Amino acid sequence: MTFSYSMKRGALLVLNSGSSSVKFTVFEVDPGEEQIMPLFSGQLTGIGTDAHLSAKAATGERMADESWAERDSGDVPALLPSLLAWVEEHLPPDLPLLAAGHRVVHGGANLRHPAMITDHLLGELETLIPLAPLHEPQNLAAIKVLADNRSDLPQVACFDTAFHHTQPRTSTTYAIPRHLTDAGIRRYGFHGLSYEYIARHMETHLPQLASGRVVVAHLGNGSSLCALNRGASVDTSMGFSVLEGVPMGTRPGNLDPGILIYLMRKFEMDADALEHLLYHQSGLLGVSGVSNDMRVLLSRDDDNSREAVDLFCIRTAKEICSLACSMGGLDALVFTAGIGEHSAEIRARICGHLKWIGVDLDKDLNKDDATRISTAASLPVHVIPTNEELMIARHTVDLLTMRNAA
Ligand SMILES: Nc1ncnc2c1ncn2[C@@H]1O[C@H](COP(=O)(O)OP(=O)(O)O)[C@@H](O)[C@H]1O
Ligand SMILES: CC(=O)OP(=O)(O)O
Ligand SMILES: [Mg+2]
Repeated sequence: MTFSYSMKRGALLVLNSGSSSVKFTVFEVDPGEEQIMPLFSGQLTGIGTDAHLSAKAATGERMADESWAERDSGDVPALLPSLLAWVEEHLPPDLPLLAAGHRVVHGGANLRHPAMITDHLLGELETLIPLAPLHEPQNLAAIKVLADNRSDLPQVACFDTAFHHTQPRTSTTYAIPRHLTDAGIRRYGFHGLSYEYIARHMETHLPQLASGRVVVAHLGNGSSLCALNRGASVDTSMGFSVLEGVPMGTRPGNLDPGILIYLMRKFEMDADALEHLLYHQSGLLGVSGVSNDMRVLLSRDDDNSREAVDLFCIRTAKEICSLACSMGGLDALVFTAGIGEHSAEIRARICGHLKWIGVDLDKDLNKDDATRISTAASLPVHVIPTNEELMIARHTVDLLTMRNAA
């Protein structure tokens, strides 16, 4: 995969590939004008069961809401060529596809910045698959399909781990023998593109927050929290893998590691069985026995669903306090991602556990589309919608234009 490249006005495809879904956004980019504008976005969901494409223009107009079940032979690589063709069919005629940017969940210990995809880089990323078995194979599969179908297209990998490389060793080190730490068993942290977007957003729009100590709660299907001191990551709740931290849709968050030894001995669970339990059967789904979707759990009044939500809220509140400790205090709290942006009730319940540190939500402000949701006397609490795709687009353009200038 080699290319010679000159960045001009055109379209940029950003892909965020998960195990059963591929989210995408297409941007118009004009490096000369320093302009990156979303054109349309969408997602392929239900891959492997009942694939479905939905997409809408940046103006809000629906572009697709259709079953792709007949094209679905079970995985991301089988569907991506069709998605690429669909994207190209829907580009304005004067905007050719120029490049692709990808969210790659794990960049390991060495990849501290976005990087051009090369065969060498792909080889390095393949060694990280065991560290992120839920995400990394799908991220790499998407890159390979694009390389096979459009070898002329430059591709950039943006890593969820990269933003956390500013952390001190006390945040990244587990209390295990040093030779294991040296072998890469350390805390990496994830959702870095989301935290980076929030940090940049605060710099521009909320400079007072940006210069302080902020905990950002990225609460989605995968959830983590990050301690941002003057815009740099100093600690985060996810560690070696995307399993550590708070309970998530189907992942448990922190567990006593003794449980794993017990499960292996008592229930003869092997690595595959443990992986399935921890990535797919735990978290909100495991506790409720009903769903991994917070909306579903909030609409029910059975004891197990209630307990799943209670556990999510108290564990998230405890994590906020723990991250505040890593910064020696807290100046503001920010909620983002699916649950953080859209569930006023979960925000209220998490903040209800934080009254003793001076958090006081304003009921009238804590609504959908809210920005600051706390009372004037409270420690400031904000909702900032994240935009990982825009962060990837900015990195991709930066990298391609820098390369071009070199
Ligand atoms: N209005 C809402 N109330 C409660 N939870 C919501 C709401 N809207 C979305 N969610 C939650 O957000 C999750 C998706 O968040 P998102 O950040 O898009 O996740 P991911 O990127 O990990 O797929 C859903 O699984 C659902 O639990
Ligand atoms: C890192 C991670 O958990 O990602 P996602 O929220 O997309 O599952
Ligand atoms: Mg996400």
